[in-house]
Amino acid sequence: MQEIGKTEIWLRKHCPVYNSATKHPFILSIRDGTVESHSFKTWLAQDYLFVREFVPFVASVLIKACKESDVSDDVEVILGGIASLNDELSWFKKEAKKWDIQLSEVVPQKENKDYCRLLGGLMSSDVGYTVALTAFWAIEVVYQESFASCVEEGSKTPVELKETCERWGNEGFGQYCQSLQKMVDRRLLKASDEEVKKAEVVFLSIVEHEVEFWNMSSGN
Ligand SMILES: Cc1ncc(CN)c(N)n1
Repeated sequence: MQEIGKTEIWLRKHCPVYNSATKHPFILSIRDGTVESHSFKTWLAQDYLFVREFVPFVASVLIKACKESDVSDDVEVILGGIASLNDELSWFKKEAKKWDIQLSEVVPQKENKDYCRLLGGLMSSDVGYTVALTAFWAIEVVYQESFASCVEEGSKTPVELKETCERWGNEGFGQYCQSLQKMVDRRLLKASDEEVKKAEVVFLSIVEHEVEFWNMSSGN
């Protein structure tokens, strides 16, 4: 029988806070079709700014993988992630036009700035590959699980938001998150107790910042 990984243990242990991110009222309102257009527009505009800051963070994870990982697949998976972020930024610009949002005029809100500050700290060379990779996986998996729930059977997501939800809720993105999770688990198996603890703290912190990000979007 296959042993369960550390990440699965954390997901079970921190289930209440993880669920508060992936089943946040903002996501539930998309899923049941009651989302307010101003909330969606706030999220879209703020997330564009976030993703711009996310790119250098992922690049820093790639550099750490090149230096520290003994598995060449890791580099390929992360590089694939960076390539799709290029497409993602173009998508945000196209979507902003559709919703009449002037991206050049968007100012980051406090929750967004706080989250980006956390990313900035994780880019430091003092932060090891295992911890940075854990953060990367956590950031991606919260979006994957949240948006997947908006495209599953029974959801009443408005048709004009379907494409957004598919972007992170599609099967390919789900497989990509699973690859990241396996990479994290493999690293954690070889990590010191101190490193494992640090990675768990970072995992929790990411999930909490995701909750704040949704709160900001829905105006809570
Ligand atoms: C806040 C946030 N978290 C995660 C993702 C997915 N890359 C995102 N676009 N924005």
